[in-house]
Amino acid sequence: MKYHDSMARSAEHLRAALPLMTKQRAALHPASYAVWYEFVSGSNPKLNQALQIHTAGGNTLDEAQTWALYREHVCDLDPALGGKIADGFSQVLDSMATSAAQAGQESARFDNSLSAWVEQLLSNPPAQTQADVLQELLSGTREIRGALSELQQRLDSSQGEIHSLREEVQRARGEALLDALTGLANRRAFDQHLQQCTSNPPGDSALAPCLVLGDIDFFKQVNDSYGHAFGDRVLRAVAQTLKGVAAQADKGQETTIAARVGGEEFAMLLPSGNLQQAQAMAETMRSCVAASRIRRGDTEQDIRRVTISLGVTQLRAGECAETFFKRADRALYASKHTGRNCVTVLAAA
Ligand SMILES: Nc1nc2c(ncn2[C@@H]2O[C@H](COP(=O)(O)OP(=O)(O)OP(=O)(O)O)[C@@H](O)[C@H]2O)c(=O)[nH]1
Repeated sequence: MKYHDSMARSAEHLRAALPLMTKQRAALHPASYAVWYEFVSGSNPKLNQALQIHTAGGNTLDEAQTWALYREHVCDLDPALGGKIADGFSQVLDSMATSAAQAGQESARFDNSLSAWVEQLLSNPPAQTQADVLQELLSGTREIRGALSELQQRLDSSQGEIHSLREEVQRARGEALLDALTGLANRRAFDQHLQQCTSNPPGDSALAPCLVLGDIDFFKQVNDSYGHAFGDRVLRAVAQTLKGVAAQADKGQETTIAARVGGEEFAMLLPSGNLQQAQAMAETMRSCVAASRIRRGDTEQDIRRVTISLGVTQLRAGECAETFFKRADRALYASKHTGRNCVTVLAAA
């Protein structure tokens, strides 16, 4: 996110953000400031929507949620660029370390030559003065050698640091594409996969990508009746079911992308499948969710049932990601209108 606000406007946003942060008992660190600054500035509608959901009913935003919002909606870390920078650093250090090692070898060679030279001169007394000078040169060279070996050690430890930095960037790259609540791919990751598979579909249109969209039925009632925290538990349970169904259909190949694409909306993207297979997955998903029982407390009476409506479609030849997604959404809403807890298929042709 780039900030183009004037000083006066930024100060105004900050004045508006601070009382909210205090009320929320928000941690005082730059990521937290950025989240709340963008919230009050109204410049990031997706962030505002997500933040309002998290804080609905007087809930406060915890540290993990703040970081998740920051990563998903504020931070502009381009994962490819982050990786490139880390790799670049590492290459530079590798080459510097090699150069330093070479310089160390050179200096050792030079040191050896000088030693031999001094020995020769010392065996010849009239050359005593020259030998003194050479002795000095020798000790100077040894100092250089010491300094170089220190440099080498420092470079070695920097290489270790760069290595952990690279791992950190890789971890951040992974997290930036995950939904913090459910651990599924998030909307950003899903959009990337959708773009990828629609821009490069297989030649055989019968094997074109298929999309299943699902939306939990009457989820607002779940939140309203049992609270947001229980709603979150339901979302996690549905996500687990989705993961299981995708893994089973894939036979462990992990080709199906299971994602949370909105508040209570989920997706399964089959990069290359067929419509019958996608429909069967949607049906399994529907029946597994309907059969599941989510406990509110420790007792058997405290159980809540949820259902999910689903829409399925397949990519048409030459179609863009947006139109493909919209058709799956239409199929999903057809399921909502026909009574929910069902699957609607909108074929490509
Ligand atoms: N607990 C929780 N609730 C969320 C989250 N994201 C969105 N919601 C809630 O999901 C609910 C969605 O409600 P609606 O869009 O009205 O849909 P619905 O009640 O499921 O009704 P239908 O979709 O028509 O069956 C809203 O109450 C949101 O606050 C979240 O991360 N956690």
